[in-house]
Amino acid sequence: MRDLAEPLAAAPAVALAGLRKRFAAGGAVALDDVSLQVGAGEIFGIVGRSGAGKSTLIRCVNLLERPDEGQITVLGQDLLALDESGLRQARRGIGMVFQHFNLHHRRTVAENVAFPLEIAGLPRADRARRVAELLPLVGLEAKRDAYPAQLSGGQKQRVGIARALASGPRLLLCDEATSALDPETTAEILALIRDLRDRLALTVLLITHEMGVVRSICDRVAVMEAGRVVEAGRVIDVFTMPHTLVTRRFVAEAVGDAVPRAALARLPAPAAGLQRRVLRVLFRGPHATRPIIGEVASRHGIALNILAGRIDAIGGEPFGVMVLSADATAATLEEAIAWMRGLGLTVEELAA
Ligand SMILES: Nc1ncnc2c1ncn2[C@@H]1O[C@H](COP(=O)(O)OP(=O)(O)OP(=O)(O)O)[C@@H](O)[C@H]1O
Repeated sequence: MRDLAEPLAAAPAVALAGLRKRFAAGGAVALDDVSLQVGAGEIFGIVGRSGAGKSTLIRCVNLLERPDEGQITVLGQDLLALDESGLRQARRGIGMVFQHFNLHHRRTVAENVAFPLEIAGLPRADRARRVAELLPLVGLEAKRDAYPAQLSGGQKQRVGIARALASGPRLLLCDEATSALDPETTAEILALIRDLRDRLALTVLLITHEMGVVRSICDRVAVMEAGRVVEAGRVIDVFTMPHTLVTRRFVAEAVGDAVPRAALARLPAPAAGLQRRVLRVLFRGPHATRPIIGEVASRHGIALNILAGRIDAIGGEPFGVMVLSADATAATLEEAIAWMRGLGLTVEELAA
């Protein structure tokens, strides 16, 4: 598997080793030997379908869930070795943001944000001072006395984020933090999380079932299936060279896997004896600007048409998706596909 052993740029903020968890004897295995490391300052995504084990995994990172086996080191501390008071202390270094915000409906924004500080026994004046620092960070100064019912979903999540930051954590866990939000609000909340990571030097570990979330803010990603990490690496690598079927499906969802039927219908039929295939090509870096299409056409004598294309960037690196129709003999098509794969491009055939 790709790079779980790749050295981190920074000391790990989270190191998980050999985590196993089964909820009931004979029941499904929620975590099956999961090991991963999250570098300090990284935004690390865990993506997987429902039931893959993401929630169980993230809940192990603050011991809301205890694994049956394995080691959990967070910010240098072995969490499983701590007693109750040590764990309470360690948890102050770990904030958590939830999908459904989990706000107290009878408390104002300021009271919700202050809640963990109240539990921790901080005096009222100190709580007020801290809330006054936190609300501007999430852009909610004007809403300090509002109740959750008076807020939009995005504003509620801002309250959830401010509350998660109340104790000054260095690690932020986000459990499907944008899954209840519309796309525009999702983009705003993701931008806020990235901004907070930069300004507060946070490490962020998030779980999501949307590869779009991973693409927009994560530095690295791990893909989970049936309790295991099946693939992990830098987001650009995982997007452009997905190794497993489950990852390919996630990438396809994020980049779009629909065949552009209208564009296809406008093409004349392939010449006699030739096949037509629809290919999706993912490319990056130097390839993004290299005239691959022209090269494939001239080297292999294939009639190529671009049906759709988009160039984007992931972590500042150009990343593109192209959907091509290719007319040639079966043997020529295989050769051309092999040649493009040899260049490091990901080429997949879509059902025409
Ligand atoms: N408290 C629990 N009791 C029994 N089984 C559980 C419990 N929590 C999770 N599971 C099981 O563990 C497996 C992993 O679930 P988990 O919630 O971690 O997955 P997930 O990837 O987060 O899915 P989702 O996105 O639906 O929350 C599933 O088979 C689930 O049914």
